[in-house]
Amino acid sequence: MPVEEFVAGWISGALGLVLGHPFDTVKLLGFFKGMSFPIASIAVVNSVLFGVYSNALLALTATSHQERRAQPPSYTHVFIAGCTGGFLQAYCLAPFDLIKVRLQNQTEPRAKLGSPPPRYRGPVHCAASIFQAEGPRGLFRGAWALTLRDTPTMGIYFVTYEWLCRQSTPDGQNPSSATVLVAGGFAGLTSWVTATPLDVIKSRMQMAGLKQRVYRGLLDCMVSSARQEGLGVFFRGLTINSARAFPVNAVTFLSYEYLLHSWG
Ligand SMILES: C[N+](C)(C)CCCC[C@H](N)C(=O)O
Repeated sequence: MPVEEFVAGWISGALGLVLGHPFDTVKLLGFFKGMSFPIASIAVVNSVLFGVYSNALLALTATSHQERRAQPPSYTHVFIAGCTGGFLQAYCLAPFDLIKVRLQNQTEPRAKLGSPPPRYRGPVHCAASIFQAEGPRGLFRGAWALTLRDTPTMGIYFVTYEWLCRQSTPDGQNPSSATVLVAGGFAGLTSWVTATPLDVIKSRMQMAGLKQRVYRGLLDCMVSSARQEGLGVFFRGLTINSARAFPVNAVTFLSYEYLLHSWG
């Protein structure tokens, strides 16, 4: 099984993540909180995404990364491989994402005299507290919503990227850096725009039981959020998600392509 894609996915994801972190946190008011933790987790998550995507394409089309410029896979195959990568990465991402959301939501001002200490002292303490209180399943709170968010939208992510690259590149050639940047940026944008409604639901389910009410399930969370706050609730964070998505994914794809290219 080719492993370069896993390694390139890891490094490129980390680069994109550093760039996107301030955007990611501003929507939760806790600027720069929890930076070291996502850096560590992106190693697993982005390498699973890109590694599985590429190996799924290999299984579907019998072409390696190097051969795919000369023999481009169909968009159906790209979509299926993207969904497969999205599905598996969502499960790896679930515990990390839960911890990130819980930590970022701790926005109480620090060390005010007499104020109670924050509930979680850091990522490890957060994971341990959830594990102790709810067992291993507790770490996967919201995982189902995360899987629904990421499976189709990762398909859309890779289809958008491939389509834009092919539009502006002569047949059989590698796309230019400018093309990769723009295609990667738009891939992130379309993927995040379509993912936003389930992103809202996912975060609410991950916070359930702490600040917000407990939901009976995903559907209950959707219906009660819409009833109480109107349909606009599904577009919360759309602007910030889009502003973050473009630069993060432009850098992610550029470094991914660059690394794979330089390893031959
Ligand atoms: C599928 N979904 C839209 C959630 C993510 C798509 C892009 C993933 C990228 N690592 C990022 O953080 O932007």
